[in-house]
Amino acid sequence: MAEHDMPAGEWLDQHRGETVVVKFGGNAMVDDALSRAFAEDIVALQQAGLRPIVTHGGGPQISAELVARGIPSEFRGGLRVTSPDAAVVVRDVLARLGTELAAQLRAAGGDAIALAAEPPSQGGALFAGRRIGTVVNGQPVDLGWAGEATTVDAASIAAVLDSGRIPVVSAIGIEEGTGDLLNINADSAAGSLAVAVQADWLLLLTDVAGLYRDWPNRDSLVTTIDTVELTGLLPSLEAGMIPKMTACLSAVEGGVGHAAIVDGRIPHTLLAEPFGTSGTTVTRLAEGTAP
Ligand SMILES: Nc1ncnc2c1ncn2[C@@H]1O[C@H](COP(=O)(O)OP(=O)(O)O)[C@@H](O)[C@H]1O
Ligand SMILES: CC(=O)N[C@@H](CCC(=O)OP(=O)(O)O)C(=O)O
Repeated sequence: MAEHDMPAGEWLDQHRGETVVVKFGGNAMVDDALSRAFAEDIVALQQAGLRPIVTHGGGPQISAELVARGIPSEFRGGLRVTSPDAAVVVRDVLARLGTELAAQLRAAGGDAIALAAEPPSQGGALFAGRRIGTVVNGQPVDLGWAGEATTVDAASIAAVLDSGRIPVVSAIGIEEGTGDLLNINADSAAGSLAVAVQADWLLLLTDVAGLYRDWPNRDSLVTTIDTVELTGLLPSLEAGMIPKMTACLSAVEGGVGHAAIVDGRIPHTLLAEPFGTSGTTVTRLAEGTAP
């Protein structure tokens, strides 16, 4: 039987024990009903025997707080140019959102725990990383204290999973060498985390139906794309889709079973089987297959 023809429940049953990294985007998080449905779905996945790890963003909430505190910031190439003052705001807003999300998961019946920059068990950072720049229109751009993860404390996350709890991970990092706060894009952090735990699935929930090849042409939605084609398409992508698709690409190349962008505006989208049905799935090109 094809995977999509299976009766509801049977598909999930066949995927018991699999680790699913789910990233909840800041844009989808602003809707209470969607947040509640998201929490219910995560708990349902755990009850079905899967191992969900929740990561979250908070871009709109961070922007609002920066404006309120009069701290300037802008996005370049989909990433926030981050001053040390802005990084403190990023840490505080993400910590608040992670705590709220964990509370929402507990209200839905799950035993969730929010993990912030420094898990007390380790006295260290969940994400250690380095600062990165980007290139916009051929010009190098300094992003300040925006960065990427170089190491992820997968052991702390696995310990939470093994204890039957749901880890809720905020994407704040610590810069290697200096110990400075590092603002890691949440999609990028989710991808690094998925590789570190060798997840079976990386699901990035967002506020759009998936990747559009020719954005904003609504007829250009992509349902599946392989890593070779995606590598070719990446330089033409804009804004938030750049870190999202880069994360999917490096996850699949790094050994994650499946990566998908999922339409987080659809209530209970996470229970649509197989995962990724309502969005764009990135597939690994089989070895020896011509592009
Ligand atoms: N090619 C594209 N396909 C889909 N969305 C795109 C594309 N290019 C830019 N976007 C924009 O990216 C947004 C999603 O990224 P982002 O705002 O960072 O979301 P999130 O908060 O979920 O991480 C979409 O709402 C859309 O406006
Ligand atoms: C470097 C960088 O851009 N960091 C992001 C972190 C939050 C995030 O990624 O949130 P979303 O998933 O809601 O976009 C930021 O400062 O907005």
